[in-house]
Amino acid sequence: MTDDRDVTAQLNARGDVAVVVPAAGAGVRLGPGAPKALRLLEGEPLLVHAIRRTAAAPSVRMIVVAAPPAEVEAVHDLLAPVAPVIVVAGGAERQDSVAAALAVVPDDVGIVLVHDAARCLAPAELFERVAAAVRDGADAVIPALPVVDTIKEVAADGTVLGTVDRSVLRAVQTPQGFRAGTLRAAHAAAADSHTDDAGAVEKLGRPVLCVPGSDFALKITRPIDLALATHLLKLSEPA
Ligand SMILES: Nc1ccn([C@@H]2O[C@H](COP(=O)(O)OP(=O)(O)OP(=O)(O)O)[C@@H](O)[C@H]2O)c(=O)n1
Ligand SMILES: C[C@](O)(CO)[C@H](O)COP(=O)(O)O
Repeated sequence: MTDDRDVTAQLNARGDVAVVVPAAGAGVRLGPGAPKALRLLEGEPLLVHAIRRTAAAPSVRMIVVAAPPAEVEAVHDLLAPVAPVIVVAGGAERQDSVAAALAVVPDDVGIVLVHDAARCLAPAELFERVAAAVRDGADAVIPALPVVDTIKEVAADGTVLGTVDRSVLRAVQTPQGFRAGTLRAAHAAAADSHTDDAGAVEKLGRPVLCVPGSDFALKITRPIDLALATHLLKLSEPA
């Protein structure tokens, strides 16, 4: 296996960004099969699509993937022809996987992006937009889209309690970008589970900034998302 220190030097020495890619999830909502990041979209694993786009972002100096523990070697071999990456074993929860990958990011990398393998069609330009906002001074940056449906608050028995003002709501994506020290502090302080890394930063009381998200950054969660992604892939720029 290649020495990881050589691998980090190969991607883009001028880049100032490390991207941490949690890819260790089972994909329970997708139904029975391989771990989600290894399932195929038009003949290639989701993780390959994701890493190809991540590596195409000029700011990215290094990529760390958190793989299912049993698949670390296989993921390393799978990604070797795509881009130089470090592969670590992920954990039981998404935040454990992010923490494991963050632990190997060197201290001299100032900006860290966290990107779900499941958002495998997020374009390189989205990485650049998020990284630029961190470079411009934000501590934490998230790509987000307006909510398009009417949103109701509903009781456990199905009774509608009210209609929420959707103009103040956003659907949040990845890659999410952080000053490296902010992300490390948020993870160190996180006592409860959080579904996204910005949530941990919010709990520190630090501001989080939204930038426009991308329809291509949809998260593959259910089988219908794979069908949607198959069509989006045909519309997306080759990475
Ligand atoms: N223990 C975990 C759980 C999730 N993830 C990653 O976090 C991202 C977002 O998670 P999600 O889409 O919810 O994936 P799963 O947890 O695999 O989905 P499910 O809840 O349906 O099992 C995915 O790239 C997934 O691989 C991870 O690295 N480690
Ligand atoms: C990080 C995330 O993709 C932002 O939308 C999302 O929170 C992951 O949540 P999930 O419940 O693990 O799918």
